[in-house]
Amino acid sequence: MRPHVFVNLAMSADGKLSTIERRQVRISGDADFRRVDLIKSQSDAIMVGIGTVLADDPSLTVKDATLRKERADDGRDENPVRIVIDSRARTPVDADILHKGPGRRIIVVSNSADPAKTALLSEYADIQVFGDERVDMSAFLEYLGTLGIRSLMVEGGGTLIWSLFAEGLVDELYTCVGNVIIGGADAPTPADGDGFINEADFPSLVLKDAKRIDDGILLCWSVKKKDGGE
Ligand SMILES: NC(=O)C1=CN([C@@H]2O[C@H](COP(=O)(O)OP(=O)(O)OC[C@H]3O[C@@H](n4cnc5c(N)ncnc54)[C@H](OP(=O)(O)O)[C@@H]3O)[C@@H](O)[C@H]2O)C=CC1
Ligand SMILES: Nc1nc(O)c(N)c(N[C@@H]2O[C@H](COP(=O)(O)O)[C@@H](O)[C@H]2O)n1
Repeated sequence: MRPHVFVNLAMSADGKLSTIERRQVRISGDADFRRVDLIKSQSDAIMVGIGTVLADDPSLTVKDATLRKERADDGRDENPVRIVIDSRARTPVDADILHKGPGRRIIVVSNSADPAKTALLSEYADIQVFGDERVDMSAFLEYLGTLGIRSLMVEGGGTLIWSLFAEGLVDELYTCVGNVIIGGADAPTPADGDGFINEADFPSLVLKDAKRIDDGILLCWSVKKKDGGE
């Protein structure tokens, strides 16, 4: 059984994840960063696409020492399992995610990855192969279930989030709408990729909560199953 999958993102008031240069920018405020750290610390694993690693070089560590200690006291690693979806093994060997903080890392490649690159990365992370060209997300999430991973936080970016929605693999969506305008027709958005064409294919969401956070708003959605359940 695949884990419970929830997406967390911060977007500008005009619906952008970043600038047209795909540069990391601060969209949410301190309270939201604390909330993100808390939900990260409660997750078994956290996942991003290679586009996010190349753009942001995130560490995806739990930042608050008390939260890390709570995990350790529960007999867990200080950080959730950190996962990069990276068909072609493009993760730089000096990426922060491979070096900052203790804990397990998984880089998921496809059969199209250069074996020499995966061999280099295998010094820093478990390498898993799913799919021929792109990573087969459905099969990989089933694999995570076999590892005992029950909750998976997805931190972006828009291409990976799109794929997960397109394959019906998202259970919840947390969107922090920040008080800035970024603009740019080509700037990343929460769900990029090919986009749905037919209304019947649009995933439907149920609004669970909406509350002010910093100078923005946090929207908590669950995703309706195609059979009508949540
Ligand atoms: N504001 C926020 O909350 C956040 C903002 N961001 C921003 O988002 C941007 C990065 O997003 P984006 O460029 O879309 O990159 P993503 O992080 O979504 O990574 C996408 C890449 O993952 C690889 N991939 C492999 N298999 C799959 C699959 N099955 N489905 C989808 N992708 C797959 C592909 O590259 P390949 O084929 O080479 O493997 C693809 O191009 C940056 O600007 C970053 O700053 C990111 C996270 C959060
Ligand atoms: N919640 C949130 N608010 C913003 O304003 C953001 N720009 C992001 N970006 C995400 O945070 C990641 C940074 O991770 P580390 O601090 O390096 O662990 C970054 O990659 C985006 O995923 N998030």
